[in-house]
Amino acid sequence: MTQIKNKVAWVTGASSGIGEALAKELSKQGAKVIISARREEALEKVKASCTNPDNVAVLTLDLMDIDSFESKVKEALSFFGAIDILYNNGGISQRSMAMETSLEVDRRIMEIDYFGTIALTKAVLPHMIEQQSGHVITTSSLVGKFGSPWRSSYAAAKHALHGFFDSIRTELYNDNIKFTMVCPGFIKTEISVNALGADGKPTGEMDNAQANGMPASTCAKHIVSATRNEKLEVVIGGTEKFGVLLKRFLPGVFAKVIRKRSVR
Ligand SMILES: NC(=O)c1ccc[n+]([C@@H]2O[C@H](COP(=O)([O-])OP(=O)(O)OC[C@H]3O[C@@H](n4cnc5c(N)ncnc54)[C@H](O)[C@@H]3O)[C@@H](O)[C@H]2O)c1
Repeated sequence: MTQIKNKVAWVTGASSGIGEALAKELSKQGAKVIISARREEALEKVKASCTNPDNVAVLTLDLMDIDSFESKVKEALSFFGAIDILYNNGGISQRSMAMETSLEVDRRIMEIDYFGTIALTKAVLPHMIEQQSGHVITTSSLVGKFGSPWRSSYAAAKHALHGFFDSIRTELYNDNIKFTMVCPGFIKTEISVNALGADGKPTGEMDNAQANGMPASTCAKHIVSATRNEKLEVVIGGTEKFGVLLKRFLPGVFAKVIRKRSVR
């Protein structure tokens, strides 16, 4: 079991949505929390709303700025002297048809969701290997398990994360490093509002599926529980999560269902 109390947890994408809820839940459960995203002001608000703000440190981080990661890790270590748990949660979604989306937008999604995530992990892992313990939890998505309309590059980036983390888990088993993949369905956050359209700009639209999705605070509780129980993978959401089983056991039926999906 991974203990949460008194552990140092670093959460990316902590300025809103699932990451914000995770920071609050971890603080409530007694962790020391480092919260990262690009906007300092938003992070300060999250810190102030945590159970124990004195044990929350703000560290701005842009997942596109891979060159900054080495110094960001040093800064993260300076707050509480360790990084026990890394929550790779920051990310951006997509709402555009593949054929209308420029390669530049495809690459940007891949840079943030895939390369940013694995580069930060690689920057943190030497410290975890040295302390011979650590836990890396990565927020993938249901579309890390199957493709869906309007999300081709997002689904590709999330699928790629599974390949990377399933592989590195085998390599670092003897160093006592755990890896958990989190696959949420529809969670009530601003993800669709911030999602990139074909022109590379945020859509600014709240999808119905998101608006009626699981509260981020409930999702955060599931993620912390999966951390504690060292799950390899956890699927979180409403009925949409059964898509994973349908794809696995009845792939032909799944293919028919998913292509008729009308909601963005
Ligand atoms: N909400 C859902 O339905 C849902 C479903 C599946 C997966 N997810 C995943 O959950 C994670 C959190 O998303 P959310 O739903 O809370 O949405 P959100 O838009 O509220 O949060 C995304 C977070 O990532 C940060 N971020 C985006 N680009 C960044 C960059 N370049 N550098 C640093 N930080 C950056 C944002 O600032 C924000 O803090 C994402 O990885 C997303 O793909 C969300």
